Amino acid sequence: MSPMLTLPAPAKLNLFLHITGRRDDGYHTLQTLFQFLDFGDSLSFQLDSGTGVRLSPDLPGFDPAENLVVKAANKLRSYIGSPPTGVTIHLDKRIPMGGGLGGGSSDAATTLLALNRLWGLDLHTDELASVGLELGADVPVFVRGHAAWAEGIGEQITPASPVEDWYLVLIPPCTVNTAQIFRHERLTRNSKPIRIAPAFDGNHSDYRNDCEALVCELYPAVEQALQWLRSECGNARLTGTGACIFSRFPTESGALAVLRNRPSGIKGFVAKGLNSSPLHNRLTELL
Ligand SMILES: C[C@](O)(CO)[C@H](O)COP(=O)(O)OP(=O)(O)OC[C@H]1O[C@@H](n2ccc(N)nc2=O)[C@H](O)[C@@H]1O
Ligand SMILES: Nc1ncnc2c1ncn2[C@@H]1O[C@H](COP(=O)(O)OP(=O)(O)OP(=O)(O)O)[C@@H](O)[C@H]1O
Repeated sequence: MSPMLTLPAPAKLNLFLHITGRRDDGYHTLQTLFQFLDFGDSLSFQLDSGTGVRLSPDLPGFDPAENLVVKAANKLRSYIGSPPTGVTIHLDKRIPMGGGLGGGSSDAATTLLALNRLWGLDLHTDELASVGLELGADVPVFVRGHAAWAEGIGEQITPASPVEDWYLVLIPPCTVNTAQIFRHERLTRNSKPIRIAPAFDGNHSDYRNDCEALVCELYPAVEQALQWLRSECGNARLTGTGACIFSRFPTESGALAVLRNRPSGIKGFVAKGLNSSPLHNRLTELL
């Protein structure tokens, strides 16, 4: 048996998200600032003598073939032509699905980097990012592993260093379908492009999430949670297309105090913002 490699797949926040247009292929141009969280999934990889990709456990109500972990492994197998071995993958899922925290995209990126290492492929990060982009707009930022400004459809990435504050993340009891939000006629798509400033961290009322108004209209649970969080601490924002919302704090204890006070029926957690991905830190330690 080959040794098992266990790696993190961190969640992300969109500290803001402006939608600046829509391309002919339906994808939207946007400007966003990504930061990782010290909270996420964990994946274990073990090479085996077979040829296929096996994933456990099954996610309830979800077709395993549609899991981005399996899709990422298969995409890499076809990219390199002849996979050297089979692989068995265990996914410890903690990031809520459909929450705007990028869990599926992060799982896919961790899979690409793990198999690049285990199969001894030595593919460059640029190559892995372009393989990842075919799986989802958010995958490249997880492959590159640094907090970043993203433009284009999310694939044009510039490293950024926002303040590594603490975040309270609330998980309203609903899941939001990203494609439904992007295709909705009432989504606003006309934010004026802003200039990237290296020191900027999105912590300003001029910056917002353009999906927020529509998501609140379609998902009252998100609107209620946002209203509550704003009444408690002023700042609160949607991440991605939701459903999760977050608020930033200079200290962990400040965030935990608000978490303890949350309305019943809403889950949540407190995590630190990270500009360097724990996945990349772990891979460097293992070198
Ligand atoms: C909103 C963000 O979460 C911001 O981080 C991402 O841009 C969404 O990334 P994602 O979940 O990886 O999304 P994808 O799986 O690539 O796309 C899901 C669906 O969202 C729409 N979509 C996504 C990204 C984008 N820039 N424009 C779009 O219109 C497309 O209809 C697509 O079919
Ligand atoms: N391993 C996985 N973990 C989570 N979702 C997955 C996974 N594999 C496939 N998916 C599918 O991908 C969709 C998007 O997953 P992901 O967690 O990346 O997005 P999200 O949390 O909605 O964030 P965003 O709004 O930023 O796209 C899920 O709703 C689910 O249908």
